[in-house]
Amino acid sequence: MTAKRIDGKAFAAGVRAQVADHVARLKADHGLVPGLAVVLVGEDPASQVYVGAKGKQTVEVGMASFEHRLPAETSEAELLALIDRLNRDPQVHGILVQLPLPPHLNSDLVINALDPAKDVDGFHISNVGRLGTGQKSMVPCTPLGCLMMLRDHLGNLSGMNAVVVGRSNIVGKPMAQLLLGDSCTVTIAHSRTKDLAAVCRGADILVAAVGRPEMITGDFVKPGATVIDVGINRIERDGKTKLVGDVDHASAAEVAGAITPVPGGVGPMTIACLLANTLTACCRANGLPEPQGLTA
Ligand SMILES: Nc1nc(=O)c2c([nH]1)NC[C@@H]1CN(c3ccc(C(=O)N[C@@H](CCC(=O)O)C(=O)O)cc3)C=[N+]21
Repeated sequence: MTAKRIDGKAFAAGVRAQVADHVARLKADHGLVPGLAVVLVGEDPASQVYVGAKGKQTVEVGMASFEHRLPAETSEAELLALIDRLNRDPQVHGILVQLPLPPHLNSDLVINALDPAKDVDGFHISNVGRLGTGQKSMVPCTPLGCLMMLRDHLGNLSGMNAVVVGRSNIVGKPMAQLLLGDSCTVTIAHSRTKDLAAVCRGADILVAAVGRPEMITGDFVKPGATVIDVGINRIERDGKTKLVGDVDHASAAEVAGAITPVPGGVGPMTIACLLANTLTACCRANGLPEPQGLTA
């Protein structure tokens, strides 16, 4: 059996088209332009690429993009002062502080300084608590993108066994909350889990977010399962740099029913959901109905 490929790149283009549609209507009917501010501290090359892609796609869907690139030695006080300005700026509906921050900056403190209503990453403790208690929140982009693809492929997720490998605050934990919200039976596994392969083989839905290149091989996969590969790892192979996921795609695709590729899977959906969250934040800030199908 060869798994169906879940095309995140095409799915993301569809989400962006829906966002663009809503943005055009906000402009025409209310004179509103959703605005996203992205803050990058330091010169990490990978982060610069992502921030560039975010700015470009923000403009493409008709929203306003505000980029703040700060030197690596920016102090905590300077960064907090910028966040305070963005929190107060009525043209800014969403704020993303690119992570990781340089080590002298306390990222918990910085993230919790955001206005939760503008926290389009969904990382503020208030949004984390709201998601965990089923209250309206901003939902982290990567897990939201995974959920959209799962619902599209499987329909109703109720009663399915879901295993999330990885317990990070940005992917593993919120992913588990979203799957629980859709009535899955959820297991969060990680590097210390005993007999990880056997635990994974119980999964109808397997989400790999461990950050270890190609660790999840075909023998971790239940026949017919849906596999979502969140990993983005740059590795050297045959003298070339290559992007691979946390899933060994070749062996897993022989067993799975459906699988996301890397690149072209979860990554593009993450940025599409960032735009969707910015639109949602703009609608909420202005007391307008939220876009359907673009939130959890
Ligand atoms: N506050 C914050 N929010 C984030 O959402 C955030 C962050 N910090 N820091 C860095 C990570 C990484 N990230 C990616 C987004 C898109 C792709 C993506 O589109 N990847 C393409 C390939 C890109 C390539 O070729 O390098 C793909 O998978 O097809 C990847 C990674 C968001 N992040």
